[in-house]
Amino acid sequence: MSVIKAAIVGGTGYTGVELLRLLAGHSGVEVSAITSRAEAGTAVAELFPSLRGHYDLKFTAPDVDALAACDVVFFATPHGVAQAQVPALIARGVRVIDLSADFRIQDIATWEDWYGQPHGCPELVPQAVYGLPEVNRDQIAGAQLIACPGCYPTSVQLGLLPLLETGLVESTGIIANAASGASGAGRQGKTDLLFAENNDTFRAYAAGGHRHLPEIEQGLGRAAGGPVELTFVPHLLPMVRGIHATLYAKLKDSAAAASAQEALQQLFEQRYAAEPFVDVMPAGSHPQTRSVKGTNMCRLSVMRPQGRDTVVVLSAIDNLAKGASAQAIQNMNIMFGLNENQGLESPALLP
Ligand SMILES: NC(=O)C1=CN([C@@H]2O[C@H](COP(=O)(O)OP(=O)(O)OC[C@H]3O[C@@H](n4cnc5c(N)ncnc54)[C@H](OP(=O)(O)O)[C@@H]3O)[C@@H](O)[C@H]2O)C=CC1
Ligand SMILES: CC(=O)N[C@@H](CCC(=O)OP(=O)(O)O)C(=O)O
Repeated sequence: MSVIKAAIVGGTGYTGVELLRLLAGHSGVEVSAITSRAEAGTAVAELFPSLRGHYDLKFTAPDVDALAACDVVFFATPHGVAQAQVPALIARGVRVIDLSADFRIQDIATWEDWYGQPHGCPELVPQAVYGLPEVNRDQIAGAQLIACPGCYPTSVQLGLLPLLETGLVESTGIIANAASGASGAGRQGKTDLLFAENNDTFRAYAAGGHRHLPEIEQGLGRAAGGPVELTFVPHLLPMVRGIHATLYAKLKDSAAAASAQEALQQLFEQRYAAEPFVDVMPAGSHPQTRSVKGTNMCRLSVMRPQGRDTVVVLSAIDNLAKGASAQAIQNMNIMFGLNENQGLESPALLP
């Protein structure tokens, strides 16, 4: 296939610059338009010296004709933006990969409730495919509009899918404690993300309700074949990248005898045996965020402490990579019939 022409709307944010970094190493794609209203006219390499020598592009204001000249448009914008701009692109046959939450939740009233605004484009929601390749690979291949999963939802769903798909655990009382680096909040100036506010401290936030809850429950409910009830508490870590989720689910009485540690390990290994970007680590492992930094990998570990009836799953991803931009590229590779791993094979940055 000839080189894919890609555009990025929202190129000055963290997921936008992560798309640029990863696509610089992808021989099948040429980024031909990158937008920013605030930085229109500025060279990409001037704003991001890390990209000097890789891009000879300037930021431009979003323009539907320029975007429609591309094969695929990534939206790396706050929620509400893609809803307004995607319909014109879909009508012109362009493929769209939205990293925001605009098309993730199928129930419009639920979306409006959690996002606190009317949905700008409910008519396209039914055709949007939720871009979690480990669940929806076949639908992604034929999709015109991809709703990339959120960062926390990626880490939580990948950790719990094997347990819910097989009906081993109760579908209520599941707990997800997850902690994210500050890049998860984007590149906008916010007081609580100042170095002096966020360094050398640790705290939960949105414990009373975070907008990723309905997205996670939607995905887990599909896996379980019925409603799933989860308690989700996010935390903010004084680091830049990475999400670590600790997940707790209670074995059903009927499943407890058949779910020894070895059987759980085998279940996870079999579920993800063919998945290039999910690594089930050896029993007893404790995955670290640094082992996935900059990569599309999710590393998982499953255990049954003291042989009791609570299964604990540990899940580590990079919020900007498997949690956003690298997963978006994985989706693009699938949509365009490329090798799914293309541009995503570098190991993590360490230390
Ligand atoms: N950060 C993360 O770890 C993750 C983020 N996401 C989601 O990805 C999206 C982008 O996140 P992130 O990169 O962190 O965000 P940032 O806040 O860092 O960047 C937002 C980008 O969008 C552009 N933008 C803002 N408003 C508009 C608008 N009305 N029209 C066009 N462009 C606009 C901004 O440029 P300008 O204003 O100059 O046009 C900027 O380039 C969000 O929806 C976020 O929730 C998903 C998973 C993980
Ligand atoms: C640390 C931090 O603030 N994280 C963000 C993650 C949100 C995100 O990026 O996800 P969406 O794409 O669903 O908006 C938050 O909790 O709001």
